[in-house]
Amino acid sequence: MSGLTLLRDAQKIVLDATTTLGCEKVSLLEAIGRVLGEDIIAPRDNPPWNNSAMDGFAVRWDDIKKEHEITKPAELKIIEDVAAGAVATKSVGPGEAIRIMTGAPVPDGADTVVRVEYTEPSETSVRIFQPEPKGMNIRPKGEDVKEGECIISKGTQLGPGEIGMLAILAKSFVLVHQRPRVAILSTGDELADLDEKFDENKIVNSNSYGIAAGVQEAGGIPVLLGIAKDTPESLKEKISQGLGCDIIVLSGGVSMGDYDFTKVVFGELGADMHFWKLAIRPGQPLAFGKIQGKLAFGLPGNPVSSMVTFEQLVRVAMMKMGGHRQLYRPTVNAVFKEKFSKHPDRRHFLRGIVAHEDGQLTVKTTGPQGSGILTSMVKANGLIDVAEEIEKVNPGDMVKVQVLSRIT
Ligand SMILES: Nc1nc2c(c(=O)[nH]1)N[C@H]1C(S)=C(S)[C@@H](COP(=O)(O)OP(=O)(O)OC[C@H]3O[C@@H](n4cnc5c(N)ncnc54)[C@H](O)[C@@H]3O)O[C@H]1N2
Ligand code: MOO
Repeated sequence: MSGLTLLRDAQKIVLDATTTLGCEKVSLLEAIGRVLGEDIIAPRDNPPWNNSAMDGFAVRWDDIKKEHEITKPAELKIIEDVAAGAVATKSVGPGEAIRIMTGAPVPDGADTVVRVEYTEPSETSVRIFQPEPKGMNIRPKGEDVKEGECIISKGTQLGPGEIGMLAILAKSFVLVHQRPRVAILSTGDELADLDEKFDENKIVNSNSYGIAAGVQEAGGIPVLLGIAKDTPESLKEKISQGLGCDIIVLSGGVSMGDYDFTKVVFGELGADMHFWKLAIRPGQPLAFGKIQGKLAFGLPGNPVSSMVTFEQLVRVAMMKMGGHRQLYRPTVNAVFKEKFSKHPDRRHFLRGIVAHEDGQLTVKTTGPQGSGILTSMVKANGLIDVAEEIEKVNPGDMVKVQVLSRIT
């Protein structure tokens, strides 16, 4: 495998060079999708007191435990009404009941709540037709959250469940990691941007938009720098504009062409650069290094190659910067439905369609896998990860798939 760098070695170098960003406070309504920068320790129990799970009557179980018949209901005296939000002023004594609403604190003396459907109440007393087990319909103090427990740990990406819990814990502001700002630059005289007059001799700059979407999906903030001309001067000027960001991502100009200046310019701007021929397909040529402390990636220009290398390297660095615990995409094992062969040298990322079929996960490719065939990324919900040493995959073999989006 001479001259080829393994992806996992490249990932290690990238991750070693990446530091996690600091934190900022945001209000709860802005916190969805953000990554928690602090452990959340419960300041009190939830629920804060034993409370009723039903609208009904708080009673002493001893009073209702006998066998009930429709003709011989237990009859208890109603001594008070407790609405949700109110607290009983009396305690339930033998032969007594307190009318209670769902969520209200269970009065002293009561150990069971009988739901209203099992009773026949009048103004002053209630007849109970059905016994309930002792303790029924009482939600105990602290059944959800115990004071002092770590309820959500640092590095968790906040979803609706976590946001609701933060509200329960009365956190109106929460510490989250800053979002990585990613400058995106496309290179090449053949490119035209979306706001330019259409020219059929030009290639539309799609990479900047695909990469920007990848940045957003990974929780970052894309900063589009436009298109650099195929000159070292233009490249240098544009790259300097991106140095205010945390990461600079270029696409194009990293292979062997006469106008491929990315590597030269990266070299002139910074030290400690890596120019890799990665042992992956697609996405072989790649430049990486630090320019003035900022991570800089030169991704290959072919549209699929730029996306696949973004996934494997830039996204992983963004995850670390953003404070995520899980840096890599989730993977599943699925039954391969086709035949595939390759040289046992590079790791291949085939664009795949993962599906549930007869109780198992299956995967097939999206069709032709050329690195300019962007419809493969449109159709794919996963990248089939075929390891370097593998030569053949047959129908029925299990393969590993990086999950990119929903499996139907
Ligand atoms: N002699 C060699 N030629 C090539 C090699 C090699 O090893 N030796 N590697 C090939 C591989 S693999 C790839 S991948 C590409 C990488 O090329 P570059 O990074 O230099 O990219 P370009 O040549 O500038 O462009 C390649 C291709 O992609 C299109 N492109 C570029 N930028 C964009 C953009 N922003 N939006 C849409 N499309 C873009 C461009 O038009 C070309 O078609 O090199 C191979 N060659
Ligand atoms: O690496 Mo290139 O991305 O094989 O087309």
